[in-house]
Amino acid sequence: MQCQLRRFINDSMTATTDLIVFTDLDGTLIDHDTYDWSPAQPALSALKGMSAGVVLASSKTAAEIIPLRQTLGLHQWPAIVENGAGILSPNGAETQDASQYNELLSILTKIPPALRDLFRGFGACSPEQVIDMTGLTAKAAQLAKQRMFSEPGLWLGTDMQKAEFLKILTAQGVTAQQGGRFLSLSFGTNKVDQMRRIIETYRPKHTIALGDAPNDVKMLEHAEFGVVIANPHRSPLPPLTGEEDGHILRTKASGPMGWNMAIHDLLDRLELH
Ligand SMILES: O=C(O)[C@@H](COP(=O)(O)O)O[C@H]1O[C@H](CO)[C@@H](O)[C@H](O)[C@H]1O
Repeated sequence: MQCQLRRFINDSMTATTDLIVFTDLDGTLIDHDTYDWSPAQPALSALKGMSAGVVLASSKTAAEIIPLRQTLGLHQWPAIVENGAGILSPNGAETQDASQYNELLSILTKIPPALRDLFRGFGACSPEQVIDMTGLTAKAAQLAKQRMFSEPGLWLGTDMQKAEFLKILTAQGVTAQQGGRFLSLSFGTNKVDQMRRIIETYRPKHTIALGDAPNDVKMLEHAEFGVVIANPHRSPLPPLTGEEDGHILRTKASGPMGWNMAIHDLLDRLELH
């Protein structure tokens, strides 16, 4: 991890930018159901034209984000993986160490089966089951299973049973975060931890963050402008800190369409067009 961080800092020494956009993926830059991002292309091109940074920040794995970052032409920027547990350096495709993931799975095996069986995690699922739960292609599901730090899964029990499950996990240093679809277990990391580190390194004049789910909230609150992207598949996020002072915006359109409109709106406001 140390070596990875040093490499990230060295690689980013040369890049300077007035604006960095931190963006969640599923339900935000990428459509919740179809995983299509093309409606956001005009705004992505506008950001590229002004050399703004775009940092992908997701609960997705490094294996998933590396090809996506390349396809989007964003490989010159770092990316935040597995809810902030890992970071990909600019242009990097680091092999990350899976020891934290293995430890997490081992903690899960020690939970009483009556509770443990109510959590359907990716690790215990066949590739076919992951495809069913996510709607990903077979290839994409295989990349989503290559986890190093965190375990997403569906909670199948009641809220009370979930509280009991999480209490046992908390005692072992494991925390849970809700993404657009899944409850993700990890050793306490959040996207905002890596966001702070990236801001310290690049020192942009402006920052924008976009997201749709509870695992994005801290990142949205930390940005100069946080954009809550509408997601009709889930209940809206409650009022965020700073919402009353206008630094949090909410889109009407969902996914990449909302993303596109919000970025154009903010580039106008910041007079960065
Ligand atoms: O946690 C979730 O609900 C989703 C979406 O995460 P983000 O909104 O991109 O942080 O991430 C999980 O499911 C995805 C497929 O729907 C997988 O691609 C991810 O690996 C997994 O973490």
